[in-house]
Amino acid sequence: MAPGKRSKSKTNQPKKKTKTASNPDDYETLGGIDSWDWNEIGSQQFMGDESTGFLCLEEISDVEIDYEGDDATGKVAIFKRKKKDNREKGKRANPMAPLAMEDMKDFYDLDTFDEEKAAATETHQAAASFTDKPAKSKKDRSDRQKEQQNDDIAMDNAKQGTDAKRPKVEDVDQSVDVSAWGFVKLAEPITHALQYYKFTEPTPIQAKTLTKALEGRDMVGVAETGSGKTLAFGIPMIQWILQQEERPTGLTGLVLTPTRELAIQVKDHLQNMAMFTDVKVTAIVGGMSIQKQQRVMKQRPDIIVATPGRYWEIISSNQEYMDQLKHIRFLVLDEADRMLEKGHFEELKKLLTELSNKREVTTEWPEDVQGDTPQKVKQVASKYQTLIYTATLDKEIRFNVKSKKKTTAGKGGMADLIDSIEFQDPNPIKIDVTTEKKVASKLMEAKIDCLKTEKDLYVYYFVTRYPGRTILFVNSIDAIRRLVPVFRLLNVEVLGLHAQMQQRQRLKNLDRFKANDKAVLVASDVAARGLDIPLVEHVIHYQLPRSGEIYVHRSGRTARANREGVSLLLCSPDEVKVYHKLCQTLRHGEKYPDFPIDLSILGDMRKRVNLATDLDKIDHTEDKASHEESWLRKMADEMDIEFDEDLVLGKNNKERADQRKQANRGKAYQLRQELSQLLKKQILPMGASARFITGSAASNFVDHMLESEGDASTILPAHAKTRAVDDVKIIRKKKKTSKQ
Ligand SMILES: Nc1ncnc2c1ncn2[C@@H]1O[C@H](COP(=O)(O)OP(=O)(O)OP(=O)(O)O)[C@@H](O)[C@H]1O
Repeated sequence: MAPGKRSKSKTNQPKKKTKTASNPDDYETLGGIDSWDWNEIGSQQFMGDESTGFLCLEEISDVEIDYEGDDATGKVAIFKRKKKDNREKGKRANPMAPLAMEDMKDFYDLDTFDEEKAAATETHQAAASFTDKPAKSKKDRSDRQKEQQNDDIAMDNAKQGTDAKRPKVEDVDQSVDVSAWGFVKLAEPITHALQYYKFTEPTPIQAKTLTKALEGRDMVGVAETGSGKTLAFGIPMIQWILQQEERPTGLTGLVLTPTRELAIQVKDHLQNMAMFTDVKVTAIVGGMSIQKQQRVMKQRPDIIVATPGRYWEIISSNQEYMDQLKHIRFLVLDEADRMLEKGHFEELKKLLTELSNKREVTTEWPEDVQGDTPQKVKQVASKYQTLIYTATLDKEIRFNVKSKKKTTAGKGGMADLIDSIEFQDPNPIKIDVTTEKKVASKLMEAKIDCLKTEKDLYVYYFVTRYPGRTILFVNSIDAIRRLVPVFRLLNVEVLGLHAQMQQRQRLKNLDRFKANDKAVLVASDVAARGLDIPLVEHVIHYQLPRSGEIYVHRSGRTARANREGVSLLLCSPDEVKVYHKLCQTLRHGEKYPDFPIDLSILGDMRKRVNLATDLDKIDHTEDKASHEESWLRKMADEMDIEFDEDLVLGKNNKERADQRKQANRGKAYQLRQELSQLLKKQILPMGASARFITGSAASNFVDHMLESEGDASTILPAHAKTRAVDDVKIIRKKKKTSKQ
């Protein structure tokens, strides 16, 4: 394992050199340290940095060491422990273990997201997430152990608890008017769920597709991000199950999604809609234990939401699961265009081919054979429906600047996908409710032209000036690894999310992001599709997206469900070509308006950002060096050889390294002090001082200063608390009037 990327750290090393003259029979000999009975300490909160990381601590007590041999022949350490009948068995940490379904559940309770509760716990959660420290004292440790035990009990009870928490029909506020759904005759339990979630009217894609989908037609639905596509295919599936005279017992619906997070989210939405029914919805995704998922499969869910890869892996080795395919009444492809991307398409095609084979066989199923006599059985899914949903079907916006290839062209393109799908309908209905704009109607878009090296500064400016839940999209994982610590040094409440992170950490960070309305999530495009995080106010494209399609999906994380939101492009000179391409494909060549920047405070912000960047560079160099050294030390320790610094590092090198370390420590200390002093100060526009407001600088900010007097939490006391969305509206208006 590479230094610095260890997933766990063993601490509380056994006390070295404890010569014991006691009876050897009182002791048990311990083997290699990896077989010891380590105990995990600390709760799951104790997770280090976002991108790599330190996930848990383990300790072991009562270990003693005897040495065999002497200095002349070489010593061998023998680890032993006093025998004890009542010693509690250690509970080893297993940070690499796949997550159980119950673990995932709590992180995706999107629709029941309680803003008040989140606000109340926000301070607590934010404090825990941004300043997590290892337990220091014994008391801390035992508290944490207790906490952990409680967590385990809670986890064991989770399934039961979920059922107990499940709302009952009596909890539904019957006065909620859902008559706008009257154009389709929905089953009562679905109507109750709509009332419960106060979905008083259908969204346009739901209104346009539901009637036809409920009639059994095949459908390709295209609608902007966040427009309610999940229920557009979810309601017809649930309704069909409820309407059957004889309750179907096989797998009725298979929903395929390109990412794990999306699968779990879709499963949650469907479960919510089916909450007053006995319809079972489950998710099958990578990153969770196969055994657990096989158990789930055995419970015969009515609807499975899955990523194609994991689903194929599970069913392809099991004839029974393969045979479930023949019952499928609904096949749904959500975010269909994303399935065309590398890695998804082949598995999807295998699945579609198998589905097609299964449908051809209509009789004599292996599991229906009774004794030796094959029985003819009715084919349950004599009619089946295919529903395809996407936010971006338009070929033009799928440009890829680098390859200059249209992803739709040739093998693996949308045409190929559509060809592979066996629509039963000779004319599947295509309903496209996207507007010319291709993005949500209440999305306010703008851009900032800046140098590549100034992007951190502008992000800092934006998130300080407009605190609010923000996703910062970047094009590389390295950028996330750099930006998270830099912004953390600037006291920004920042989290990372990318595909190389452990699934557990990914979910944890998403959960923290949802619970903190000022958090900034620095994410790769793993978060661009489908994720329905409530109340994201801003999306910033730190680097321009590589295609119009990605822009649409990234921006679609805000301005969801008819809310407002801002999408801001940070455009550096080397990205101008991509920028023009975006304008052409998404805006008929029209430029994005320039986001208004208050230049008078940029200087102060630049100082902070530069200090944080320099400090991070030093921290990074030192971390790397010390990880390497401690890794060598550990190796030496495990091989029971003495770690000779002079020999391993070289005498001169070692001296130089020590001097460098010393100098860096001094410099880091100085920078840290300087930064912390600056961060304590409020930022005033140039020309104003905290003591004297000069005539030239005194505009209406005097009022704002008076308003915010005494509020030390306000970093920008001279600025009105405007929303970014309103500031973009103003410049758009100005732009329009200047054109007239
Ligand atoms: N009829 C409705 N009324 C109010 N809110 C709704 C309605 N239908 C869905 N929603 C809510 O709107 C949000 C977005 O829905 P959904 O995730 O289905 O969008 P989507 O079109 O699939 O988006 P994306 O393309 O980004 O995946 C969800 O929080 C959902 O609960």
